[in-house]
Amino acid sequence: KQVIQVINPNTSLAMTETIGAAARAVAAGNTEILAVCPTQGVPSIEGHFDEAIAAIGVLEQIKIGREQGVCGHVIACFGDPGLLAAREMAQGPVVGIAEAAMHMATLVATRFSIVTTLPRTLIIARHLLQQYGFEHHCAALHAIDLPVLALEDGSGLAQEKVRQRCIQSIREDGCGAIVLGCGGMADLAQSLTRELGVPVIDGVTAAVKMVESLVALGLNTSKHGDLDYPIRKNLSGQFERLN
Ligand SMILES: NC(=O)NC1=NC(=O)NC1=O
Repeated sequence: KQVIQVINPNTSLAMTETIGAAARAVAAGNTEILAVCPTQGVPSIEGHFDEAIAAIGVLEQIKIGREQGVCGHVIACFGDPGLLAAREMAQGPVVGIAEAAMHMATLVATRFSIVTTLPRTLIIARHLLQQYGFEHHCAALHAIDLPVLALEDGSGLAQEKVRQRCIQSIREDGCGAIVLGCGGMADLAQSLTRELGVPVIDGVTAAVKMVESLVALGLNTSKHGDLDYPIRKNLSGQFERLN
């Protein structure tokens, strides 16, 4: 069996469960999913400050996963926090859920819209579109204006807001697909795709399949150049465990 480590960068166990279940639902027979989250950090990631904090937890989990011999890693937050730093630390492939969902969307539609949580996180998605080269593929970005953890409150309100936003987006944006902009939405993609008749793509499941593909092709993170292992230094204080 090969093990893929799926990291929820926030510290919410409920969301880690949601993410792990979605990953397991699509994992290949020979793939085991190890769903983890940082032991300390931020309960939800809703801005630049949260992302900076979460990135340290991501790096700690990458180190642990590597020591446990996982074949690859998924960063299961739509900001892909710590992605390039994680790639320096990792031997296996590291795929963020935003880049995974965006790549998949471009393979099934010429333009996609993004539906995410709080309006203030829209700029993070915009930055990623630029960084990954998908600006011209994105028709529109929308936020349901609910906090990330509203997806885990059991009321179903956030899920219904996502559904309504997807319907409106398909009607108005001229997009052929929708990208769900939060790890906590991972369990909505398949039912929304069926109901709306349009590809609604979740990054957790997309990233799991992309890591499986990279591993099957023998493609580990390149250690030639800027993603080589970090320069060895004496990390101090709370960062000692990253040595
Ligand atoms: N745009 C987002 O909702 N990003 C996220 N914050 C989290 O805590 N998990 C996400 O996927």
